[in-house]
This record gives sequence, C-alpha cells and structure tokens, in this order.
Amino acid sequence: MSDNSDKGYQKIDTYNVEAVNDIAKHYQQILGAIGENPNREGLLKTPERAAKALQYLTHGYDLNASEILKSAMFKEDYSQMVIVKDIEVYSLCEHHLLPFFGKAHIAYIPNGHIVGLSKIPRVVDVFARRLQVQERLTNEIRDCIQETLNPAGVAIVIECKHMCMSMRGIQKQNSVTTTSAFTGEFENDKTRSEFLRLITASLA
Ligand SMILES: Nc1nc2c(ncn2[C@@H]2O[C@H](COP(=O)(O)OP(=O)(O)OP(=O)(O)O)[C@@H](O)[C@H]2O)c(=O)[nH]1
Ligand SMILES: [Zn+2]
Repeated sequence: MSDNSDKGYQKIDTYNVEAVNDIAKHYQQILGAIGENPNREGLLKTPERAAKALQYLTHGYDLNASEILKSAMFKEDYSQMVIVKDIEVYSLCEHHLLPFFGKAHIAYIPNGHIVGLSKIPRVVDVFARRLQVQERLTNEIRDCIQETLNPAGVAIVIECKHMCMSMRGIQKQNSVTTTSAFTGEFENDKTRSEFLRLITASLA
C-alpha cells in the first residue's frame, strides 16, 4: 500500500510489486518494438504505469465473488424480483487485449435470503476485471449468484461495445453486443418478459 497524499490526493495502491516490475520490463521492450525510444523523457515511467494499469484491469483474478456475496447475505421473507440495472462494465477482450465496455442488468428472485445490493456490481467487477469474452462473463456472473445465493432465479443481460470491433478490424463504431443468461423462474416466459420490460422502462 502507498499513500500518495504528497500529490494532493489520496491514492491507495495494492499492486504486486514483483509482477509490476516483470510486466514493465516487457512493456519497455514493446515500446522499442513499435519504433519508440523508451528512454525519451515522456516514456520513462510508461512501462511502470502501463504495468500498474494492466494489473488493475485484471485484478479480478485475486478476488472471490462467492465470498463477496456470502459476506452480505441476509435472511428476509421477500420473494419478488430484485433488479440492479445499468451497472457499468469494463473488461478486456481476451483476443486483442482491448477494452469492451457497457452495462449489465441483473435480477434475482430471493428464496429466503437477500444480498447487499452493492455486492451485485462487485460480483460483476470480479469477473469483468479479467481477460474475458462477453458470453463467459455473462455465464460466470449467473453461475456465481445462482450457486451462492440459491435464489428462485437469476437473470442477466449485458450490452457492450467492443473496441476491437471499432478502433481496428471491422471498424463498426456503433454495433453493440447483447448477451443474456437466465435460471429458474426466469426460464418462464412471463417472468423473463417482466424483467426485460423493467430493464428497458424508464421511471423518470
Ligand atoms: N464471441 C465473442 N467474440 C469476441 C469477443 N471479443 C472479441 N471477439 C471476437 O474474437 C474474434 C477473434 O477472431 P480472429 O479472426 O482470430 O481475430 P482477428 O483476425 O483479429 O479478427 P477481426 O477482429 O475480424 O479482425 C473476432 O471476431 C472478435 O470480434 C467476445 O466477447 N465474444
Ligand atoms: Zn477483441
């Protein structure tokens, strides 16, 4: 941990120093390989910064989503749909190491237990902050909530833009990929439609 209060703000770092040094060495080689001079002033600290950024963007490997959910499960007699929608997703595609980002909408129907609301976006982050494909990200979130909380059903819709499809490759700037996963009561058309209606409805 380091305290950067000398910079005028508090910044908590939990980087693995050994891994940062290792990754930074590789970034220095990459800078040379793309024709840059890694020793010019503006790039001197870039390998270390980029290594820390990559470590941050993949810190989900060090987290246990099931433990996070278990840390705030409460017995409660509530059996209606609970929806947390518009959860920001930032992940890296495992094919190009480029970002994909968008929103997740998640619902569950309690079966004796509810979960602290913030834990749902935390679970999203545990799996998003890894190298991913959107389909696996969707299924991993579904499986974790279903297996840990044991609700009567889980529903997930994720909508993302993939930078590997916009800033390179096919170069489609506006395409959005939607994935979904459902268990239990959400496999029933009526319940699923209710969820889909509620995530597209605006109360404002
Ligand atoms: N199914 C899925 N595909 C993804 C995801 N992220 C990136 N991809 C795709 O992974 C594929 C990799 O295909 P390749 O043909 O091996 O890679 P490429 O030559 O860089 O392909 P292009 O992107 O078409 O230029 C591409 O079609 C990407 O669009 C994802 O989350 N899910
Ligand atoms: Zn990609």
